Amino acid sequence: MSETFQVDLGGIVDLLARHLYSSPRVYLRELLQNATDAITALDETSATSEGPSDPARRVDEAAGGAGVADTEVVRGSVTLRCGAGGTLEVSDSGVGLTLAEATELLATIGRSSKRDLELGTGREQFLGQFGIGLLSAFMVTDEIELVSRSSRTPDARAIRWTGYADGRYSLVELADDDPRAPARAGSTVRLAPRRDLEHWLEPATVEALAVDYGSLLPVDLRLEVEQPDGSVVTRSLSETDLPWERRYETDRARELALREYCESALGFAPLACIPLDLPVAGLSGVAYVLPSAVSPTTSSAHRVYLKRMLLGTSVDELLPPWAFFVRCVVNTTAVRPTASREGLYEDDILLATRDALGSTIRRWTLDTLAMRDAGSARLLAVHHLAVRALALVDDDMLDLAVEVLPFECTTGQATLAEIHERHGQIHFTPTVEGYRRIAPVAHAQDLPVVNAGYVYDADLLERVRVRRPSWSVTPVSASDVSQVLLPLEPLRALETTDALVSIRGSLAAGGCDVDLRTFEPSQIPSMLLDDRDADHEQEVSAAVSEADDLWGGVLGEFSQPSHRRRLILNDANPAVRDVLGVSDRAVREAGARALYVTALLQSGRPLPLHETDLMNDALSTLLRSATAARGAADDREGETT
Ligand SMILES: Nc1ncnc2c1ncn2[C@@H]1O[C@H](COP(=O)(O)OP(=O)(O)OP(=O)(O)O)[C@@H](O)[C@H]1O
Repeated sequence: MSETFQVDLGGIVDLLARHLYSSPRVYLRELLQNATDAITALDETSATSEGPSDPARRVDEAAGGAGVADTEVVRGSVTLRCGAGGTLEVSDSGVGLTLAEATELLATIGRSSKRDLELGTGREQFLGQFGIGLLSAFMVTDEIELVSRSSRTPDARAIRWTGYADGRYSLVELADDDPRAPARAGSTVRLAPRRDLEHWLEPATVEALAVDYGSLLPVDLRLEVEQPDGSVVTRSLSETDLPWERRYETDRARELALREYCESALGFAPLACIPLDLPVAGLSGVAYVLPSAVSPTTSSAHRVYLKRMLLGTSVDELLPPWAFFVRCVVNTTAVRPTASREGLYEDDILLATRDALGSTIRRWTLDTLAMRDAGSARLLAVHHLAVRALALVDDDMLDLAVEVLPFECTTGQATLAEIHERHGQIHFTPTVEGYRRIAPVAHAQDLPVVNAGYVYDADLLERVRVRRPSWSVTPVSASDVSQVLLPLEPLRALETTDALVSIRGSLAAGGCDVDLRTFEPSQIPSMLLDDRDADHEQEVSAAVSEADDLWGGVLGEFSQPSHRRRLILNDANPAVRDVLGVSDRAVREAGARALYVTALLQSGRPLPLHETDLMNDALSTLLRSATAARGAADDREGETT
């Protein structure tokens, strides 16, 4: 036998009203949305006899692009009235509700008049669909009152529904002479503020929220504020058209207006404006290029209007991930919001919209970069990371990036195309540390090596290698550069043999082999050849020696040293020659340890405990030897005087 779930209404109301939305501010959005939908429903009713109509268009036509003025064309109005006692009334001239409709719609959480479950229709015209939005008012009040008179059934009596935050409600018909019954068709929602939340219903807050969420709605939106003396101040909050859909005298005037809008709505002066127009997706707007670089991981906060109502100012997921260098303002009729209306529902429509927007921004970026003018240089200087990100997923952008993207190279900054043309091949290091290690030597030898250690670069070079099979694009490590390290003259090799053996002995225990070569530039005393495995093993052995018995045993399993670091000492360097020439073995080995630690530091590796000890030992030995030498010299001086 199956049973029906029991529902804790108070809990459900609390969950939906207080935990679905990120801020109480959305209560006004939901009320504006219900009022607009009620006007749309009225419009739909009359359209059945008159033919289809677009409420947004009707308002624009009615306003004539010159502000919302009184007009003979019938259209809906929504009035927000802030009462002197801190209350708020939201009245609409919409379709209204009969007792039967209110019983069905307002008494059942999740029931909505705006979707036909069987036919799957309704969503296109209306903003709401989930049947929970009204509950958001419980974020600012404990009691919602709705009085309504139906326009579809003019003979029906007005109704009064009151909902309470604990899940109760009452619903009554109002007598025609009841002063609370609305005179005309439509609905009024009344809220009294919850204690300590009065500010959400104050005139200044209501005005700011209404302008933000509703100024572009296709209704005549007004704010009425009751003054202490009983008079009422009225203000129109409606704007007639979307800034990017206005007609402008010239392209320049349009550009300036769109920039100005960006500064006021998004708070920055854009580098450029990219028009967005996807009639099939019912989307129009502007993508603004950010004036400074941002990290690819920054979440993209777009300002999204759904059927001219502001959904949110931080809507993510509208664009492909590589388009992190723009912020959009769009109005759309097609994409679906999530139930909280703070994000977009990830469905086929959103996927198609994202693809289409991505290709508009991609086309603009390709065209702008191809111009090779001041604008493209600016775009590249600020947003080269985005260009790199796009080149990873787009062949056309990859081809362009090869021509225009500058890379750090040991022979100077250049594009990949320039490097290939000059040298016939492209060598690169996949890490910044690797580059730092070999750059001085490669530079002195005039070997072109590209630093591909920054975000996306190694993958980008890999893509270039695959896309241009005739090009030689190869990763290099310090050991590849060792070809330029020359062996010593036989006589010098003989001379240094003993010193080298003792130095090798002193560094062998630390997992480092030592070689003596000569290379340019002579200012570089030594080089540590890159061997990732050796580095890893070095870290493990350090951990083993520092760990307690249990962990030392476990880690020790992984450290069977077979890979070793190679320290190449440069015989052309005066300090190295000094160390090799010292007759005192302890001092020589201390000098070698100091050279090793310096090479480690130069290669950007962290200095583990073992190496720090080496450095300290070396310093003490050198200091002791210097003091002893000084003492001996003083003694000799004393004997002669
Ligand atoms: N001002 C109004 N005029 C007429 N009917 C209304 C009004 N406000 C609410 N309703 C009715 O109450 C129902 C429930 O409203 P509610 O805001 O909870 O959900 P919704 O708007 O349908 O969907 P969503 O949760 O997506 O906002 C609506 O579908 C509508 O039929």
